Amino acid sequence: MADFQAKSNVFLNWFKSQTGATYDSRLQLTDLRDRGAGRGIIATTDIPAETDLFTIPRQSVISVENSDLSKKLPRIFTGLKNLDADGDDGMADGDDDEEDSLIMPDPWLDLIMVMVYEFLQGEDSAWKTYFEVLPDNFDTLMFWSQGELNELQASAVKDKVGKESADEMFKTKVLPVVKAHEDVFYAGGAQKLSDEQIVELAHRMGSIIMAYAFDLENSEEEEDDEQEGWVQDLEGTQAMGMVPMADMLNADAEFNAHLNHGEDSLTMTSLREIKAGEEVLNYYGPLPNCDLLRRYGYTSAKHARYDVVEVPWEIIASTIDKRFTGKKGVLDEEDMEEGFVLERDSGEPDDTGINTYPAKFVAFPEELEEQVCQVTAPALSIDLNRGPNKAQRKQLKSTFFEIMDAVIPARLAQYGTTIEQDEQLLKNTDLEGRHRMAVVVRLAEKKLLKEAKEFIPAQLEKHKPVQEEEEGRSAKRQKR
Ligand SMILES: C[S@@+](CC[C@H](N)C(=O)[O-])C[C@H]1O[C@@H](n2cnc3c(N)ncnc32)[C@H](O)[C@@H]1O
Repeated sequence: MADFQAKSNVFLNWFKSQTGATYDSRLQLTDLRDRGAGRGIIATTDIPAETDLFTIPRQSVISVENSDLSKKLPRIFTGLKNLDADGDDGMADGDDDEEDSLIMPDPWLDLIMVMVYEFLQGEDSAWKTYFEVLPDNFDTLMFWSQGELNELQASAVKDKVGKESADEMFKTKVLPVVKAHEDVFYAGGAQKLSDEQIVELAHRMGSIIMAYAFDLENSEEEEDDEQEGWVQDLEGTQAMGMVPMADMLNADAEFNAHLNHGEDSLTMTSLREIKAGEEVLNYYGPLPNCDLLRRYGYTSAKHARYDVVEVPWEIIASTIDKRFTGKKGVLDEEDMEEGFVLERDSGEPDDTGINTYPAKFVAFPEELEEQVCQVTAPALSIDLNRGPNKAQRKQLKSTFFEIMDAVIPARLAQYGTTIEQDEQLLKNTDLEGRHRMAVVVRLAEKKLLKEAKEFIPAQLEKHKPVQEEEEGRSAKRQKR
């Protein structure tokens, strides 16, 4: 406990000592582990809207541009393939072909390389003190055991952990670079690591980057040109950097601070008044809980509005097969989707970081309906190429909703427990950590499926086939 706060204090002093850094004295970098949130920043007194909370000079950011590694080995970086001032590419003559095979493909790998390098420099790295407050264990899915992953039941996120592909990438892209340049990577006299340790270090740095790094905009104007609204997700195409202090903020779907990218510095600004005792919160984007867990290792009730659930085509196809034994449309393997994502219409947070728009399930994906229609139309003797008439369109629509009405219970049955059982589990305060988060994610998916199912009856009524509509009308006339 004391050690944790001592590390925070040393880091804070280091941060304040950076030339050009500012830090509002009303902020407290504090221990939030009792609420499962590691370090975070709280306001000690009320802070008005549009206050500059802290400023990070661009030269304090860990990036390809700022690290000595890009001067020592410029050719290994995607954006820095041009030679340095004296035409030297940092390689011994004649080994350029070999070096070409070591060029890394994207900004994420570039930053991993820089982080591995800076970490190995130890005391000689300008960011030594910063590394002390970066985590060495994670709750992101990459670090879950198979037993823990099984608690996610039928969630599609289980197949998106990517541990093997990350492992492969580190072995083929990071390890050879470190081994080919031991003189550079261990320049400070660090003890050489085994291959296994290098891959493990790359995993650690990769996980830190996934949860802590920022895309680096060139300036605010450029940022405004390129993106509208609040999307602040790591797209993986832009240069990335580790921004000390900005990454000490936790985040939520409702937030009160935003990082502005200036020419010489980055500034965290309050979006609205932050009351004394309130946490200063950033925004990671409109992420569903499954992705929040996969990338950041936590879940949040406020992100429930962005939850998603995947429905594999397999279940839909077998439901159609049970319903129609005759002729069905055949899908082009190249064009067909293997699965569809259901989500709510959730809007965007307003300029102050608050959600005023109620999140609601309002439609199944159009592509899903199209794919179902392609298969069911021949069975209904409807020729899609000739353009179905109004009655046929209604028939296709009602068939689609009838199919979805049967698909959803089949999808729900793939999870091992019911909504009620999961809700009961969450009431038990002994259910903690990864197990609790897995229940939150699988429950979120089931709730969305339930909401989608409840949406169907009104659609079936709306798209009642013409014949039934007529019968309904004449029954009404007879009553009168
Ligand atoms: C950018 S860091 C924020 C600082 C971090 N708490 C720390 O101690 O270094 C992101 C990580 O913080 C944690 N985090 C962020 N927001 C959170 C929240 N609302 N609740 C719980 N943990 C959160 C997650 O572990 C996430 O991977």
